Amino acid sequence: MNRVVLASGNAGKLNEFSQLFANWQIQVVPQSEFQVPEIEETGLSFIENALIKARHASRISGLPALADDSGLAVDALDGAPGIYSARYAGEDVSDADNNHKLLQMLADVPEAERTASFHCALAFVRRYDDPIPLVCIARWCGRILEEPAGEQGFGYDPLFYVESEGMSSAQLPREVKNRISHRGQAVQAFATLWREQMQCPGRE
Ligand SMILES: O=c1nc[nH]c2c1ncn2[C@H]1C[C@H](O)[C@@H](COP(=O)(O)OP(=O)(O)OP(=O)(O)O)O1
Ligand SMILES: [Mg+2]
Repeated sequence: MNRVVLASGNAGKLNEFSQLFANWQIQVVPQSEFQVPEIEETGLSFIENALIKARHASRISGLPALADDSGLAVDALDGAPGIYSARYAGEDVSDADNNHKLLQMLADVPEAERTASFHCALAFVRRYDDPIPLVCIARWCGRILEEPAGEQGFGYDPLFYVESEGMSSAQLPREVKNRISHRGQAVQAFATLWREQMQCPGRE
């Protein structure tokens, strides 16, 4: 089976991707299996950072690579923490630290103004210098709760209220989150591009 390296060190993402790619004809292998070290995310957008991570993992592993750059954009904070979501409370902080900072920043913001969205950029490269990467983006709208709820998922999930389901992202069964989330939607878009690519003669 064709192997693709998954350019992420985030256990929560890896967990979701293992379910999202379960029925694919490719084997998605975490970058840790190739000793790919973390690379600095110097881009100005989710797309740029996803490409940086995918190219880096492909260069080190010698395999095609898929990367996810994602984060939470809060309207009342002009889109923060955005691409800086993982380092919102500082370098090498926990999800709990970031959630705590987010609640502090929104302390005086009423419910109706706590709208936010998760964004996900997926980038796939066949080689580190692939000039025709596949890139998909998706968005998931919600609202920031006043206190955490739920135990599932990772990151900001306990603070992200999903109107359509009437609960936080951390209270959703995994398969429901994977069907409707920013990451789930980006993988669905990627599946369409992938199928189209498969129909072009000469492309793997
Ligand atoms: O479904 C999600 N549910 C909750 N939180 C989420 C989600 N998706 C992204 N997030 C948050 C986590 C982290 O604070 C940031 C991603 O940052 P991002 O740089 O893409 O990932 P990361 O540094 O954790 O791992 P890596 O770069 O190795 O993939 O957004
Ligand atoms: Mg990161």
